[in-house]
Parts: sequence; C-alpha cells; structure tokens
Amino acid sequence: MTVSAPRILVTGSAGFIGFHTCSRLLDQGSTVLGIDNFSSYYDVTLKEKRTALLAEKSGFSLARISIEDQAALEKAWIDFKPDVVIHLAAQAGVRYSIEAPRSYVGANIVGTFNLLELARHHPVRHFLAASTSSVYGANTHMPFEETQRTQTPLSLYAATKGATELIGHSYSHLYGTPMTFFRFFTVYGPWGRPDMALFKFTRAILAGEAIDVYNNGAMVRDFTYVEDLADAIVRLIQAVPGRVAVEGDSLSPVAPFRSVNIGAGTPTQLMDYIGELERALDKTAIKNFMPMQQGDVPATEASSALLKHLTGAVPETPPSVGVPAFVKWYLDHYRS
Ligand SMILES: O=C(O)[C@H]1O[C@H](OP(=O)(O)OP(=O)(O)OC[C@H]2O[C@@H](n3ccc(=O)[nH]c3=O)[C@H](O)[C@@H]2O)[C@H](O)[C@@H](O)[C@H]1O
Repeated sequence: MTVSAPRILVTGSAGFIGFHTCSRLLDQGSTVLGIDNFSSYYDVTLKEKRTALLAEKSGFSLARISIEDQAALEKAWIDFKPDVVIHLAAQAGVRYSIEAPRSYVGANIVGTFNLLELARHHPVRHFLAASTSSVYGANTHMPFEETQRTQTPLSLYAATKGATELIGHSYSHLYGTPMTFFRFFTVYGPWGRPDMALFKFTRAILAGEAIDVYNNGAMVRDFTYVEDLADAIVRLIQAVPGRVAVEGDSLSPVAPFRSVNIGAGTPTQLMDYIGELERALDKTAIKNFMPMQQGDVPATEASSALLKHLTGAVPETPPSVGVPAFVKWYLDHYRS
C-alpha cells in the first residue's frame, strides 16, 4: 500500500511504536519529520539506536524537542508543513502513573493540547494519535468495542489518554480537523520498551533472576505484534473520517472524529505468554507470584471489526511467532 501524503510529522519517533511507524513510512517513500525529546523514562541509548537506523533511510529528519515546548514545536511544524500528523509521543506505562503522575499530565495532556492547537492554526489532512486499550478501564463486556462507554479509567495513565480523546473531539468539532485516535492493545516485539513485561521477563530469565508475575498470573491481554500495529497505523492514514459511518463505527455524529482499536481480538493468558518466552529462551522462569497491581486491568480483548472495515486487515501474528521474534532481536542486540 502506498501513502499519498508525502509529508508526515511523527511525534515520539525514537519510541518503540514511533520507530516502527517511521521505518515503514520511510520505506514507502514518505518524507518524515520525527519529533522526540529522548526522555529518560527508560534507557536513552535504545532511543538513540532506533533513531540512528531511521537516519540511514532517505526522507527522515529529526527535531529533538519536547511536545511540551509549544514555541519549538510550532517552529518545527511551520518549517516542515506536514500534511498528516501521527502523534505517538506520550508518557507511557500503566503502573508508573502511580509513581509519577505529574509527568502524565505534562506529556499526555499539555503535549497533546499543543499539537491540537497547531492543527487548529495550520490545518492538516488527517491528525492521528495514540490512545490505549486502558481507556476501557472497569468495562467487563468483551470484546471491547469502540462504541462502549469509557468513563471508568483505573489509572491516571488511562485517564489522561481518555482525556486526550475528549479534547481531540472538541477540536475536531470546533475546527473541522479530521482525527483518528488509535486504541493500542499491549504492543510487543523487537525494539520493545524495557518497562514492559516481555522485555523485563527476558532480561530477568537470562540473568537467572525471578520474574514478578502480577495477579498470580490470572491476567489476560490481547497482545499486538508491533509490525502488525505499524501496518494498521499506516493503513489508517487513508481512512480519513468523513460524514459517512461504516458498520459498528465510533464516528462522531458532529465531527470528523473516530476512535479505533488496534488489536487482534485473540486474547492470551499471561502464563501462556510466559510459556512462549520460556520456550523461545529454552529456560524456565523462576516465578515470584504477586498480587494485582494498582492501576492494572485484569483482561483486555479488542473488537477488531471496525479496524477490518476501515483497512481491510487486522493484526494476525500470534505470540508463538512474535515472542520468538522479540527474543531473537534481544539476543542479537544485547549479546553481540
Ligand atoms: O494496552 C494498553 O493499554 C497498555 O499496554 C501496556 O500495558 P500492559 O498491558 O500492562 O503491558 P505489559 O507491561 O507488557 O504487561 C503485560 C501483562 O504482564 C503483567 N506484568 C507486567 C510486568 C511485570 O513485571 N509483571 C507482570 O506480571 C501485566 O500486569 C500485564 O498483565 C503498555 O505498557 C501501556 O502503555 C498501555 O498502552
């Protein structure tokens, strides 16, 4: 699939999902401006290495700025003149939002607001932004459909992401900006985030250390392989919200705005995910079973029907393929 919009501004380009998204866009011939502040939330060398790979591709440029720095952001935006914006920069992590709540308000609320203000004054063809499956919060009706209520977040992380969807909707209504908010479901794969389960477990198992297994392992996640996710993001660029709703659509009745799940709809038990990792590493994990953590949700399962309607494809890579792919990358990256 080709991307007709040639100039794409991607925030969070040094991040896990930003890196994979930029990589795919550049391979398809787009011109990409990456924006990233290289936050020290996790190992900055990983972000530098991802960026070095992007810099080898033609069409990529980088602005090392924070989305909280409105003046710097505005200059970068005006100089680049994007047709499309893909906003992935965020303070991520569900459980860390208990420890460091203020960083979530700054990056997620203020940062997103700055970008929306720029889209208001310098219109783009499509503004796409990352939200999360965590917005479904206390909902228990599975699969999670985009038309469900999302008023019961269980963490500040989820609350800030839900708030950006609401703020986005108001701007889409007021200024006519076409907007799509992606709800990601536990994304994993090569170049992954060191604060997430797969990376933490791999490091611990290889070091002969115990892994912490929350809620005694009684957790379910609709894990999404990152290559599938990047493919869905790129396809959704073309699905500019208009006036006509498709079946099961979350399209706003008053604005060119929708939220869409990016998930496979094939949930996996946490213990099975750990089992895939043990097989890939050929090592049994020492397991430290722990209680439920504050802010966590016990289960997620995406309805992928809307994504299928909009793009013709849904994530298909199962953990039995994706987990070994992560392990191969991890061993190549850290053992060479
Ligand atoms: O889709 C989302 O809404 C979120 O996905 C991701 O959150 P999670 O689903 O929590 O991912 P992840 O850490 O891989 O934990 C996976 C499972 O392992 C459990 N888990 C985790 C760590 C640990 O040490 N032990 C453990 O049992 C853990 O309790 C969970 O059951 C993103 O980080 C987040 O930014 C957000 O986008």
